Amino acid sequence: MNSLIQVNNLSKHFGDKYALNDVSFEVKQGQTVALVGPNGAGKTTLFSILCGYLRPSSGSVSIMGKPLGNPSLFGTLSALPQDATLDPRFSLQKQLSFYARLQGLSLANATNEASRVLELVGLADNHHAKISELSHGMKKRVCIAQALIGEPKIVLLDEATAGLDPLNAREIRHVIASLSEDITFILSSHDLAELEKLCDHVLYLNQGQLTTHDRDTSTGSSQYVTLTLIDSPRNAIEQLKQLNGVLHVSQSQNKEYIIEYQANFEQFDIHLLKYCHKLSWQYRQLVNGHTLENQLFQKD
Ligand SMILES: Nc1ncnc2c1ncn2[C@@H]1O[C@H](COP(=O)(O)OP(=O)(O)OP(=O)(O)O)[C@@H](O)[C@H]1O
Repeated sequence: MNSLIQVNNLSKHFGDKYALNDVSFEVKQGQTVALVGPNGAGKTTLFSILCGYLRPSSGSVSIMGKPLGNPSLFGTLSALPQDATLDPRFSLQKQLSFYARLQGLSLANATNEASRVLELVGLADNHHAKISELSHGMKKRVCIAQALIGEPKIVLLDEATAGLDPLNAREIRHVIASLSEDITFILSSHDLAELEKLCDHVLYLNQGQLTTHDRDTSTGSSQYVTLTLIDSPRNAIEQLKQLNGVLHVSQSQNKEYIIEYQANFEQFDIHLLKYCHKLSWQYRQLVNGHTLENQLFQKD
């Protein structure tokens, strides 16, 4: 996989406060990356540096092998800030063609580009609607459409589904997933379940410092599944340990179990679900590997 973003020893301080402290990571083409961290961790600062809104105090960032600010990177990376707003007086088409023209497109090309990105986010039928007539979820989709203008290679989305109802959030996830073969997304969100569905690589920032995780948690001889049950059966851990192929079981939360099993065990998930059925246990969820929440917060 080609390297798209290379960040080396990046720091940013405001006075004596370090928002980012010696952060290094790489993003490869085709990855969908989650940027996670508590409030004040430095996520917006990192996005702002990647976009060129802020200059780093020290360290380096290169995008597709070029340093930040290199003219050849124009149009390569786009970002949807958390608090992005649209002009309520404009139609979708007019607003988006305006942004496309700001990227240097001719009037005709800008009009076509606005139609293209509206189609991508499922709003082609609404192109004459005014922004003020849209629901919150539709506005969010227009903002994502805006970030797609000019076919950027990398798109940073800050809290793309915050405040949306589950159906609208699902539609936005669908849009992101459907585009992620061609575009490398970096998604910042507090919704770990959402990132779990979309991302294969996690950047976890805490007080300006970074740890990275790959979502593939196999360790060679063993693999993991996380089983969430509807009830809490008595002696669940002991019973799970008796299942053929199981190496270790721990309880991560009430009703949630992390099961380590032999990597060469074929279709272990089906084997496990049959076992649950035999014991009359109802399951809520089965996730291959650790859940993202456990990867980030489980000290085990
Ligand atoms: N312009 C600024 N001047 C001074 N301090 C700042 C500035 N911007 C950010 N900070 C500080 O840097 C730290 C990181 O802030 P940042 O906004 O990057 O965090 P965040 O992870 O995006 O938080 P949230 O999840 O709440 O949006 C915070 O302590 C913040 O107060």
